[in-house]
Amino acid sequence: MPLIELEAAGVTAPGPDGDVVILEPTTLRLTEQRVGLIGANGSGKSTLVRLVNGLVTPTSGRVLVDGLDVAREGAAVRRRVGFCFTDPSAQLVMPTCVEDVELSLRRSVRNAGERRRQALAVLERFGLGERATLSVHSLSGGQRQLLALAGVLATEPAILVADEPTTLLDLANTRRVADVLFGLPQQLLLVTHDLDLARRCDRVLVVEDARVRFDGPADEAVADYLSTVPG
Ligand SMILES: Nc1ncnc2c1ncn2[C@@H]1O[C@H](COP(=O)(O)OP(=O)(O)OP(=O)(O)O)[C@@H](O)[C@H]1O
Repeated sequence: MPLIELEAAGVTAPGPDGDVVILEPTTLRLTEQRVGLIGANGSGKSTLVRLVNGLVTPTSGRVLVDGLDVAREGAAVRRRVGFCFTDPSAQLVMPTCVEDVELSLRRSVRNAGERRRQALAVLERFGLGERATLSVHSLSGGQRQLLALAGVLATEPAILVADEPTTLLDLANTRRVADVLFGLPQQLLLVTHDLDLARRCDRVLVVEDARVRFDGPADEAVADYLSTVPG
């Protein structure tokens, strides 16, 4: 598995009364295949995973992916780290499904015919083969999330960061997307409010008030998180 390292990586942002701490300096070595992040809204989960592909830059410390410093070698890191957002509309920009996957492949596959062949193969793998030439807007929410995933995974990143990828989905689509995520050979960093999904991870971080309050096996992490929820 790839190695993700946070070395006292912290994030602050300017606020009206001075800097606000968004993530306390955090040190982690993530080598497990499936790492889950759970915790309350606004606790800092998205910020932590965004450090891994450079969407957020640490204001102190550093973040390394396979030894590459995210702040200094961003392009190389982003080739290794795919990112999947909660709302697939954020990353679907082309008119048709196949063109969207082709867009992801534009750098890695120069020949247009070969690019189309590979894009169609990826869509097939995600159960979207028959919709290849349809408009992205004709897809259901679940299909759109699968298409977004297909686009990210087409370039075969070593790590997939998925920030609440099932939050907008119904039960059937949650299962479909989860089956794809948990069937991947890649390392998965999964932010989720779905505790069933968290339980399927090899290691789970519980984030609270801008810091990791628990880090360990999934069942213990879920129990820890539940102990913090009133009622
Ligand atoms: N650039 C920024 N400037 C100021 N505040 C920020 C910035 N980025 C994030 N925050 C704040 O930091 C906190 C942590 O945000 P973050 O998105 O990491 O939380 P989260 O745990 O992913 O939440 P959710 O479960 O709601 O998605 C939130 O209160 C958020 O509003």
